[in-house]
Amino acid sequence: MTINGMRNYLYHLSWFIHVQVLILISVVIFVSSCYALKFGAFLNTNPAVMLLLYWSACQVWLAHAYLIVSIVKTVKVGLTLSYILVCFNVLFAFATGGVLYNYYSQRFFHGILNSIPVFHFSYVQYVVGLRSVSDVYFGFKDLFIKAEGEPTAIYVNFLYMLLHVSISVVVWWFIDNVSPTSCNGVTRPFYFLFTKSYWGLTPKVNHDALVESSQDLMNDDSIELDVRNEIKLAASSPDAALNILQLQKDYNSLSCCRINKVKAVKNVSLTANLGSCVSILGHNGAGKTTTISTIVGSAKPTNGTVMVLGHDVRYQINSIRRVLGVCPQHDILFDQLTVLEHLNLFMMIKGQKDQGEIQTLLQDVNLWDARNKKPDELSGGMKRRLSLAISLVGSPKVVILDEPTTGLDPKTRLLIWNLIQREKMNKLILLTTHSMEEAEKLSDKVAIMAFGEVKAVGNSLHLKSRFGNGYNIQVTVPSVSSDAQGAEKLERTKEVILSYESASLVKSNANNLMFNFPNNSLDQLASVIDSVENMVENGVVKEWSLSQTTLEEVYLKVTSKASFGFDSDLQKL
Ligand SMILES: Nc1ncnc2c1ncn2[C@@H]1O[C@H](COP(=O)(O)OP(=O)(O)OP(=O)(O)O)[C@@H](O)[C@H]1O
Repeated sequence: MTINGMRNYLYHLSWFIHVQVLILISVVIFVSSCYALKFGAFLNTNPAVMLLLYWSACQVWLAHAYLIVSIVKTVKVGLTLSYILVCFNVLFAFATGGVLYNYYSQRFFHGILNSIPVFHFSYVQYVVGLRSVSDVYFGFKDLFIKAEGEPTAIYVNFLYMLLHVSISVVVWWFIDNVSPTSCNGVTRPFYFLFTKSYWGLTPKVNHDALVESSQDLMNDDSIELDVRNEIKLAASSPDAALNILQLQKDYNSLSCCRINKVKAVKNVSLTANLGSCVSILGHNGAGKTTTISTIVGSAKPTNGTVMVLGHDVRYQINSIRRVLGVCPQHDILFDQLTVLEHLNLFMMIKGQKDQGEIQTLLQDVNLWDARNKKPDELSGGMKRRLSLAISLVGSPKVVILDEPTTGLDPKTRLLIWNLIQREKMNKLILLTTHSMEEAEKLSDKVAIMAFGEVKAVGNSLHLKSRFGNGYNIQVTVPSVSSDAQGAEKLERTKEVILSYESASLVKSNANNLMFNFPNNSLDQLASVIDSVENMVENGVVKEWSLSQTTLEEVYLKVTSKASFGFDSDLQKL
């Protein structure tokens, strides 16, 4: 939600209000029922005291529940532990109130009991009940009067409850900042309070200095020419819809009790304009998701700059999120909301209200008929389509799709491809994918990443001509009754085609032969085709086809070249 534009404080505020309303209703119903059922402990006590007591106890339990949810990884485990905690608190209160009451007056135990969050509810409950059953009315002002035999006035216990809530909130806030699953999407070091960046004091990255230092890379012959040109482009167009210049992202990873720094992304430069689609291809762990994480603000760049429509992700992430739509790699949906409610929610987050747009979007992703279904009633493909629709809500200028069609059937994939092709008219669409077909069909620019670096960049035709092996001619000779005749036709075909100097036989399989002609032999192709056609007329060849190198072949070539020296590439700083 944060990366799709939800402000963090609004998220927590909405939850806080929601939970407080639920608590208030539950406490009023519970306390009223106790009065209605004439429970002894309640009858001689001012209702406001009982309401305050149960409301305060709920705040302590709520703060603990928040704390638990921030520590554990899944909502289910968090909820289960929170319920167990509340049950434990209630049982503790009723089981120990009388026992601990006597110890509380003793100096030694007083401090210890004060530090136990669940004690105060149990103590106040017992004191109030004790007075009530002794026919002594407990009014609101009695909260502030220290009774004989009690160490302090009761309001002190309420203050302790407030203190425990505050401590839990501070611990929760700390964990939320340092945890990898933090709500604000950025994991900070445990000493984050002492870092300049936390207080917004990070010195601004000097774009001019970065451009100057890029000169070395631009002149580095070991880097692919197109990649160097891309660096040049990134250095000269900071106002492009997406401008990544010399991005570097290091992660700390713990292994064998020592911290290693892993360079997930190294010197990545990439630019893209509105009205285009850029694909990032790469093997598992190539750095695609990390690159995207820095663009959406869920990972901070270690070095380099990332600008979206002229805004720097380091300092203007909120402005960026207003123009950004994100479809994450894994669907993040709310169990309680229907398809339609999801889109309404994200429409509100984007500050828009156009119901017509929601209907069009749901029709575009073929989910209109399922608009009233909740996520657990949707198939994997339907969830993926819903995530895609969410990323397009509010017509964001820049849309980031992390493997949008993974797990979709061919028909649905085609539907999504058509949608992306329509949407890219006035937007920038950046997608990561493992499907070469997808990249080829949708992209105006393809960046191939390997081991954290961009190894090749350009449109697919350019990449094919630069890295491809040229053209393949596949020839099939007719099936004949005698083996000798078949072998003769195969030999004749080989002889004719291999008479061209640049031709090479790449595959021979039963009646099929495949020959390759490199890019620099394009001028011979017309003559080769004439020769093959002649063989068809003479019955030597049955049929033939011509194909260019595929993007997959280019990808394999670029990434296998990059994997040479694999060990050195998995650098530890
Ligand atoms: N939070 C993290 N802590 C430590 N290392 C990480 C973290 N996230 C990613 N990495 C490492 O950074 C590298 C790049 O990972 P990333 O997820 O960006 O790859 P990817 O190209 O998106 O892979 P995939 O196709 O599998 O999604 C990997 O070596 C990964 O182990």
